[in-house]
Amino acid sequence: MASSTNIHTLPLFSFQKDQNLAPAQFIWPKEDLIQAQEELNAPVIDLAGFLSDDKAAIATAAELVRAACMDHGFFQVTNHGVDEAVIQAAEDEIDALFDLPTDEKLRLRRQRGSVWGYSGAHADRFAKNLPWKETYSFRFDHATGAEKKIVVDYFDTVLGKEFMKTALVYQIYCEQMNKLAMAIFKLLEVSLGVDAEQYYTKLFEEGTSIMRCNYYPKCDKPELVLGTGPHADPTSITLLHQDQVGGLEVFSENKWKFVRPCPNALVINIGDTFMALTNGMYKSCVHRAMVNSERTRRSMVYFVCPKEDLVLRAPEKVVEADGGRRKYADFKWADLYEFTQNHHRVDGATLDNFFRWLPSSPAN
Ligand SMILES: C=C1C[C@]23C[C@H]1CC[C@H]2[C@]1(C)CCC[C@@](C)(C(=O)O)[C@H]1[C@@H]3C(=O)O
Ligand SMILES: O=C(O)CCC(=O)C(=O)O
Ligand SMILES: [Fe+2]
Repeated sequence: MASSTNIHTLPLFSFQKDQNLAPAQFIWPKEDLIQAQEELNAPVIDLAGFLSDDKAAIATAAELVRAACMDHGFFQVTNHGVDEAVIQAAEDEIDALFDLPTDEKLRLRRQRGSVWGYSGAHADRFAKNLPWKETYSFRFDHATGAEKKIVVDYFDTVLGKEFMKTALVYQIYCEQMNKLAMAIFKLLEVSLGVDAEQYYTKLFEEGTSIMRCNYYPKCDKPELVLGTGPHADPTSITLLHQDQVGGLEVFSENKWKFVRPCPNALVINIGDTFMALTNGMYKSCVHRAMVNSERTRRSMVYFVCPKEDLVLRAPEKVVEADGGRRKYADFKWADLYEFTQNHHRVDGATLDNFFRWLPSSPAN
């Protein structure tokens, strides 16, 4: 029990004092704190051949992706086309956001019902099992984000001109993430045999992605807290850059397994929306982020979302290949997003709960 632990050694977050958060709110149940003992087999796929349209390389990459997605939904990519200098510059800019004074962070905090802006441990949303992290999220519209310089415009409007360098770095980062995301959809289409009709590309080319910077301060009692609790991403695919500290873990084969940081690799994982779009063939796996007592950990997560008002359903060809029984009702991303922000704390059972809630939602 928290009371028996000397939790007052938990260092206070910069904002914690201002929001008089008791450290006990950060203590997670024992069953969520079981340590990982082995590494996840997340294949590292070299995309060079795929991106240069080499037929043999495309087939090899598609096979590796298919096997990983049918198993635990995680794989890593190298030679992915995102400049390493851009990734490093974006990682270096994270602290510009989290070194802001508390009153400025709270001016930028997310509003109820949306992900956009700053959040400190989600202390405004949840009463317990608070994540040991601060986050900052902003949007990137796939079709217009580049020409409209949407990230530069956002930072200029919300944070001010002194953030122009940060804005330019994340504008370029999001543009390159967007390009990679569309390439990943093509690879997924090949792996599922629906590349001719560009089935998935058409759902996402006018979508919006959530760009999120995660800042995980070090913690004196890392064995008691979680940087991000166990969850499956409700979105479609996630493109993650983690720094070299380590902490990402996936629940696979009934145990926690760590994803070793791999320099020059980005981690890609399947989310709930894409799992439903494959009739459950590709897995959206529960994962979490651990913290440590030595170093702050930083990650950048690009959550890809479809055009919010499109009706989402697995392609007939995939349902047939999966035995012919359609396992998910049709839905729209707008409704699943609304569910995660106003009706359900994202965890390992979001999608099941969503389909139980959907018929009652005013949208239906
Ligand atoms: C639609 C979303 C909800 C979350 C942000 C995006 C995609 C990932 C989700 C999240 C990060 C999963 C872990 C729990 C969560 C509450 C968080 O730690 O931020 C989730 C986000 C959210 O609900 O705001
Ligand atoms: O920071 C990480 O490594 C993972 C974070 C995550 O899973 C998320 O933000 O959805
Ligand atoms: Fe996640």
